[in-house]
Amino acid sequence: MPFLSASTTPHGAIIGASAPPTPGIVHLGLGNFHRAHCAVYTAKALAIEAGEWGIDGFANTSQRVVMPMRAQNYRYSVLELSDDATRTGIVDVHRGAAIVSDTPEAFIASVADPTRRILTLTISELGYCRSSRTGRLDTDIPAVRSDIADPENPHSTIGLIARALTIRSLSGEPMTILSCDNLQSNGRTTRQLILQFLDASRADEDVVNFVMRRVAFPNSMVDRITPATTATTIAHVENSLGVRDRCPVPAEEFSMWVLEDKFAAGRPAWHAAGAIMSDEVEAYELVKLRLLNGSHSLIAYLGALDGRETIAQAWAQPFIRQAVNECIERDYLPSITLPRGFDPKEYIESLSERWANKRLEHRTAQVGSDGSAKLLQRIPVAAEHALASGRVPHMLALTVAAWICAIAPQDGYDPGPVAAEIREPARGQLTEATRHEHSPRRAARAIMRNGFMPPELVAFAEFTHRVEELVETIVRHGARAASRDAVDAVETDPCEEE
Ligand SMILES: NC(=O)c1ccc[n+]([C@@H]2O[C@H](COP(=O)([O-])OP(=O)(O)OC[C@H]3O[C@@H](n4cnc5c(N)ncnc54)[C@H](O)[C@@H]3O)[C@@H](O)[C@H]2O)c1
Ligand SMILES: O=P(O)(O)OC[C@@H](O)[C@@H](O)[C@H](O)[C@H](O)CO
Repeated sequence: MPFLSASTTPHGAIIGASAPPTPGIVHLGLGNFHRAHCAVYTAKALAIEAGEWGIDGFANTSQRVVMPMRAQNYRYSVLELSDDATRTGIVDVHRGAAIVSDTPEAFIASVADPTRRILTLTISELGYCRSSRTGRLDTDIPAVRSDIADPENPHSTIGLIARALTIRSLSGEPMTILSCDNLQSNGRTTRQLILQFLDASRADEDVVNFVMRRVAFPNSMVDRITPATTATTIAHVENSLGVRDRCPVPAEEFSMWVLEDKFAAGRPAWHAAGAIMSDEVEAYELVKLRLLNGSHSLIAYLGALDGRETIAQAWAQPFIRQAVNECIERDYLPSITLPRGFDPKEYIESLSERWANKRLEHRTAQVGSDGSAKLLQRIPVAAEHALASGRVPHMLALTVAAWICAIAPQDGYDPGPVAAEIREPARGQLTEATRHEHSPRRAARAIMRNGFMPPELVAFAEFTHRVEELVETIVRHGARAASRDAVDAVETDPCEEE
């Protein structure tokens, strides 16, 4: 079987159009999501309107995608998996692939190059170096601290971008930084973090003015379930295209992108490729971050504690469906102002179908990873909204309790092999915070009070108390019992009966 390359690409398999040699876009975070989402929209846009919109791709530290992409002239396939069909197409829009930790100067030079006009980011919630306590740049992170002291030799993502913008400010060429991560107000947040870094590192006033006036940070809501690549993905591509792709991407059929049309130096015709340009992006973000991502976390942690390896297997459990439906109905929906003309019923029905997609094999351990950073985007504001109106958000408390039990189990409780697979950089800190606590309740309280949740939420004692109770129920009687307890409490909530 030949490997995928420029000469072995099967006829007619390219999605949209191939990009020209000049990359007008730099991308940081060359993982699966970018390759199934922004890159596909770019390829389709280029087929409708030509432009200098190739992508110069950078991974943070890993060779996993960079090396195979180089070997394949930056081509790769996207395998679209729905319950009744499989479609495979090849994306050919990247014009470079490198690893930032190997050559930070190449990333800095690329962003500073005046011919680059957009920097797109999929660096995960952790990449933004944002404190869960303050919501500001986290100066306790060693890389951030050392970058502030020595901004010319950066290592953190924000430090690297700030350095590149400092050099770019000499030419004064405008550019757009477009966050495509699951972060509330992702554009505005990125701008604030970069400005906070420039302030902390005593950057020149000209640089600050350049970033404030000539760099645009549109918000964007991104949506396409894109799991990790497996041996099955590679085998599917071989069967359908007759070539061996070293780095294919599996994804669902559904894809959505809502952006603010505030670009400082042009953009590809993404609107013609299906992206929605809107002045209500933050409302779309809220819908997506809470109804989809917040529920996804609940499915992942309950599923993992129940021994379910994939989201589809977890979603097949009636107790999980019931918990998630209550969570959406009682805790998330009341906290959201919906975009104009948005039909929540239709959206919720489509979520159910998407989570039921067995062929995606989206792992609960993947969705549950980095919960210490992700839950902050999904839980506190919605929970505070309920608490401020006198109601305990039982299902949000259940989400936090299930996360605690999966990541920092107490009192001899074994959360099982699926939970053990969940990657959580704060695992050590969580365990340390609970080391001297000898009951599940006290351990849960220690976690709530040790900076893992914002102080505004912890100030609501009834929320912490509810998390403690549900942690104890999980430890003593299991995730199903805790879920039943939370659902029963919602159903007998006096506020709900008024
Ligand atoms: N996978 C999805 O279904 C999906 C959907 C919507 C949005 N997203 C967003 O995309 C992000 C990446 O998802 P993925 O599926 O591509 O994951 P992935 O594991 O395939 O890739 C993660 C990427 O993040 C980068 N990264 C991680 N930590 C970083 C850091 N500290 N600094 C800079 N870069 C860093 C890595 O280089 C890698 O390219 C998610 O965290 C989320 O915000 C993903
Ligand atoms: O990508 P994360 O890590 O922020 O969250 C995990 C999933 O909820 C997420 O990837 C969804 O699949 C995605 O956001 C759907 O668009």
